[in-house]
Amino acid sequence: MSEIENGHGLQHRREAITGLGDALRLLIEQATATEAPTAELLRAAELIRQAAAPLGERVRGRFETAAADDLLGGVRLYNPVTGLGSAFAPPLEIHREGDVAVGTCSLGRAFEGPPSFAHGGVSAMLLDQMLGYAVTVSGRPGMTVQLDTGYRQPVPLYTPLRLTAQVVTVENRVVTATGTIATVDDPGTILVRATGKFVALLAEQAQRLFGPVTGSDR
Ligand SMILES: CCCCCCCCCCCC(=O)SCCNC(=O)CCNC(=O)[C@H](O)C(C)(C)COP(=O)(O)OP(=O)(O)OC[C@H]1O[C@@H](n2cnc3c(N)ncnc32)[C@H](O)[C@@H]1OP(=O)(O)O
Repeated sequence: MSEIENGHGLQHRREAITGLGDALRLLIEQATATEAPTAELLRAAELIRQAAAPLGERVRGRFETAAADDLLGGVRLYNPVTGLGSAFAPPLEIHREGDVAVGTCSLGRAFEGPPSFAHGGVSAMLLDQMLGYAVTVSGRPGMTVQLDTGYRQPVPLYTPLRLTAQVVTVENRVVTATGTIATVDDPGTILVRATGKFVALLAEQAQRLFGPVTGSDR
């Protein structure tokens, strides 16, 4: 029996994954912001390699989902935007307020583009996730086929951000959603706006793209 086949084991593993994610995010932040002596950088690199080695002893393949994930239940611990186990994720926390999805996060040094501000691609990534969430919870999940972002003002690092998203139109298989990024302190000043189109997959498309993951091709 695997170590997470009972509910307690699963919860314990998810907490451990979150703890590892927290540690990795701290590492990335410190490693990006550091001005420590060069000898410390060399020492840290060796320690990190030592820590990584046992994690690499048992890994999943490209088409295998993480044992602690629940794909259909929406639990994706390594999602690069929201995943609590992801080293890259800010992580963005998203909840619903009526028909609007509301997200909060703060971006550290690793997300820097222009000095002291977020990289434009990071803003687009956050908004893709926000729009995708709004589209999914509206009951018509799909994949992004188009994402247009308008950058009005730079997004500051180390500042609590407030993101929003909502579905605006549904035409056949195409769902259009819009979203924004602002700061928590000044939610009325929109820094970035996005409009995205999402397409619901045909059964044949879902099978072609995700059959190897869901096992429906076996
Ligand atoms: C709580 C849990 C939260 C969970 C929250 C989860 C959030 C996840 C957020 C991340 C989402 C992503 O990043 S997804 C990853 C990035 N996206 C992708 O990799 C998608 C790559 N694209 C594709 O594989 C393909 O385009 C497909 C399979 C999606 C669609 O195939 P297709 O051949 O292009 O489209 P087809 O079926 O012919 O057409 C379907 C309809 O879409 C329209 N259409 C197709 N492309 C476009 C386009 N660029 N712009 C406008 N419209 C388009 C067509 O006109 C048609 O309209 P009509 O004639 O029907 O009117």
